[in-house]
Amino acid sequence: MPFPFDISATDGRARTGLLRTPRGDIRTPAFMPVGTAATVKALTVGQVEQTGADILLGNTYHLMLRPGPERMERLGGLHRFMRWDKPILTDSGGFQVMSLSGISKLTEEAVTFSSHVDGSKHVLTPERSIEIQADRLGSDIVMQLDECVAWPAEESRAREGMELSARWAKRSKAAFGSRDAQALFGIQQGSTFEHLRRESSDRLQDIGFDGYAIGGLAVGEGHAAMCEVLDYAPEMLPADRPRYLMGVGKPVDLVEAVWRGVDMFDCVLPTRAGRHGQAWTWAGPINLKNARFAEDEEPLDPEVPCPASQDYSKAYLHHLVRTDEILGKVLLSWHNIAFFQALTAAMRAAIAEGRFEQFRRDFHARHVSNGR
Ligand SMILES: CC1(C)O[C@H]2[C@@H](O1)[C@@]1(COC(C)(C)O1)O[C@@H]2CNc1nc2cc3nc(N)[nH]c(=O)c3cc2[nH]1
Repeated sequence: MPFPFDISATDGRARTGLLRTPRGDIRTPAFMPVGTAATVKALTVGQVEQTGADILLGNTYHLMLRPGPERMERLGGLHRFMRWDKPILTDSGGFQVMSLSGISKLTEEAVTFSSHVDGSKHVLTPERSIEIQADRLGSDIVMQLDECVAWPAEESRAREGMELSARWAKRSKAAFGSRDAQALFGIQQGSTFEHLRRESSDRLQDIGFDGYAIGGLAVGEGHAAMCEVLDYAPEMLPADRPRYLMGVGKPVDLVEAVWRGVDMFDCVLPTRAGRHGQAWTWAGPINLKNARFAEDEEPLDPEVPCPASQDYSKAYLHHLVRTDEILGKVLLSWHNIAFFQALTAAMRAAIAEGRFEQFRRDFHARHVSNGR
């Protein structure tokens, strides 16, 4: 029985709802902070919970290398290991292998690769990825193993990757079997070719999944090209199941994707950029390293409910960034995750009240064109 997904309101193509899981409800549109190696970098799970996040993302690739699947199981699984008792979605590993590990080989059977940590050899099959995610890590939402084709792709190459991913979707579903307390999502591929994405969506629906991800994007194609794909890709997927856009993105990416029917997101940007001094605010992105903040005693963003934005001045944050202090990384990561949660909460309210079009216009006027 798939997790109930109750859509409480729609506004144009945008939806807001609740994905109900045994470990807790996920309010959608939802942003999942990335907890790659069993930690959302620089934050405690208590701080992450304070931001309003309902679900975290973990990575099979990193966790299978360290601490390893069998050790993680002996330690009680990922939730217990990191003391996060709410839902966790895990990515299946293929994308990270291709983007992070040095040597890798892709065949019909598996992806084999050398660890970027110590060069040790590893094999990931659809079956092994499901076993790691569902049985060793104990993930609530499991992703199929797929192939994310690099952008730009020739149509023939995009077709190959889409068809392999569809065959691996079938193997992933067979390995997952039927489970009540966990969900399995399929991943749509097809690069920037509409007919390939249509074929991918049809093949995934024939197999049947609890949710559907849009893969193959946020791989360098840029905002405009991504939106062109999102003009058709989300609505090729079942309207009554969650739609998850993988690896996205900047605040404006989230607004434009929600406008086109996407429900779930994840991205390293809030924490990664936060560690480098970049903060997102309702008035646009700023970098605290900039000299203009050296004596700016105003808070970062009074509308974002978190200590970094409320209790400190921009001058202090500027100082912490300039001196590369750990506290600067903590406060800006905390602020950025809190901002992404405030953004998704504002979008949920706007959709529920039927004013998302106005919200989108105001956001562009205030956040995008301003771009301080
Ligand atoms: C390589 C690394 C760490 O992953 C992040 C980050 O850099 C970076 C570099 O530029 C930004 C955009 C900021 O994000 O791109 C990655 C985020 N984009 C993305 N994540 C994805 C994950 C995926 N997982 C699966 N299973 N299948 C996919 O098709 C897939 C596609 C994806 N696209």
